[in-house]
Amino acid sequence: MTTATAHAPRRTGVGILPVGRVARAWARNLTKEYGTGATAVTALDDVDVDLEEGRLTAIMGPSGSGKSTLMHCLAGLDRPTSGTVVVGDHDVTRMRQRHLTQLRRTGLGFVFQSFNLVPTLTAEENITLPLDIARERVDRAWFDEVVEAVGLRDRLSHRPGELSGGQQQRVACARALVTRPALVLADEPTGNLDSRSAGEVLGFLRRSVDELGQTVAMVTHDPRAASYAHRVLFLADGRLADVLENPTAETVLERLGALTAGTSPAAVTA
Ligand SMILES: Nc1ncnc2c1ncn2[C@@H]1O[C@H](COP(=O)(O)OP(=O)(O)OP(=O)(O)O)[C@@H](O)[C@H]1O
Repeated sequence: MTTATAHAPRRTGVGILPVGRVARAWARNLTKEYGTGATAVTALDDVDVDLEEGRLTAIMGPSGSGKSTLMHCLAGLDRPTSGTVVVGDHDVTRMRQRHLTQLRRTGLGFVFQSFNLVPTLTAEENITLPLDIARERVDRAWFDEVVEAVGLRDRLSHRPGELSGGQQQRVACARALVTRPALVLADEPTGNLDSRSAGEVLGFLRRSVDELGQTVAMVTHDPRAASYAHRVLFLADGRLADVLENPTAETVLERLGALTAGTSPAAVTA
């Protein structure tokens, strides 16, 4: 089976990985316009990005810069106006609805700000829910590995109401990983958490990459959260404005400051 990068046109844009590094998901010439005529909004404007395999990528940028739109296009929840999105071996932009639904069930994992757990199910039942819906068998060895990494072994029989916010979000992370998806998409995963719980969740997301080999993309406004990533993509006005490797909270803050002051490198599309 060919890998995603084998299809991707190799260009030199700032969001595109150098030769030798493999993308698990990628977008090329991604443009999304909402509305028409005088009220039209270009939410994404010719964006090229690679999400590196087995790495945690943070996506940052000012409000309205296109972060959610990029996540929605990657998940096939939004159809781009033009351009291509590939996740694993699937061309999301050309998939039929039925296959997209299937991909979202088992090929993608989602973590949201608001946890989105089913209150009547135990932690274990919430974690295995994507497999139950897809009528797939639970791989007990993988389940155990994920539960161990997320530190929830002694909480599996608890319902969400009996868990702290941080524990609930760790259940949501385990649920996102249980199908071994090609890509985990996390949208402000620590937005509702105190800093200690946020640290636990981010530590787990990073471990899921380093120890379990997952590929994770995370939208965040928080430079400290972004510092857990291997690579940060900065969007501004719907364009990919900058990329930072091996970020620290300080270097992320600097780049964000430069972006809002309009002194960042010019938006790069190729
Ligand atoms: N369904 C929609 N209809 C019209 N315009 C939209 C729609 N969704 C997003 N937009 C516009 O597209 C642009 C990008 O929005 P998007 O939500 O992707 O930004 P964001 O970076 O995620 O913002 P935030 O950090 O505030 O969540 C904004 O100008 C927004 O108003």
